Amino acid sequence: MRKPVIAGNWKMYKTLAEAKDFVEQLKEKQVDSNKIETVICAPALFLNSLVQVAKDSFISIGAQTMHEEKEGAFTGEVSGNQLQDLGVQYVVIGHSERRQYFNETDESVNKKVKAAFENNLTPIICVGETLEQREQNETESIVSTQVMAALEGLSEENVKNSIIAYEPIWAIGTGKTATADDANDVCQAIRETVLDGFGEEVSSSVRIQYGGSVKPENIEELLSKEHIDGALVGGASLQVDSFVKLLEAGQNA
Ligand SMILES: O=C(CO)COP(=O)(O)O
Repeated sequence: MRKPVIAGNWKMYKTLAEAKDFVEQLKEKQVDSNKIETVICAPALFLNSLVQVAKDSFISIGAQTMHEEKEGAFTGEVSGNQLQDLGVQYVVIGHSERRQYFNETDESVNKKVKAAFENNLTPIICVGETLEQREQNETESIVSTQVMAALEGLSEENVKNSIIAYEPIWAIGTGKTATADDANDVCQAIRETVLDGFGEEVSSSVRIQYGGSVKPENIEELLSKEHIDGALVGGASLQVDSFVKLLEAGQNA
């Protein structure tokens, strides 16, 4: 049985005071960490404070990206070593916005995933197709290629402990969601890709999230599908009320 994981990706939203207030409020809610894993991926600036606020609660803190090197002359970057040192536990890698605006490639994603594991961080590896690619019926081949590239050279144990987020680019922040069946089909294709590369035990353990306009109204149906083990959520993770509704749906899935 795979435990669902709901991760909020706050992107470049909130001030520090708002971020702390959110986590203070969230931690008072009744959420059973045996049934659901809860992650907040916040701007790097807030991570130190949020780790403190979330201490001894069901909430884990994640970063939204990291550099693959441990240290060095990389102005403006943050390393996995630095994240681990703060008590950060997860890191989003290869989000489509990073691929689109910050030149991340399948190759750099692979390096970052390896660096994440070297620093005891759980990577949330993002893959997904553009609308054009979907219209050309290329979704499964694009996504499988991204998955294999991201996982290349990883041990079975590390692949098992990875989280893969399927986020169709056309569904991000647009209000358009893939139908639950379509999302499930692509998540199944991802699991089959992992099966081919790493075998049955790994593929049945790895968790695969859906992301792209997830909200309280559609989460239950998405999570009812066999291959969808959680959600990576932008807009609906910014308000405590809507985020809690997602967690409740996850607990009951
Ligand atoms: O990019 C996303 C999460 O990483 C999805 O964002 P939205 O939930 O706002 O569509």
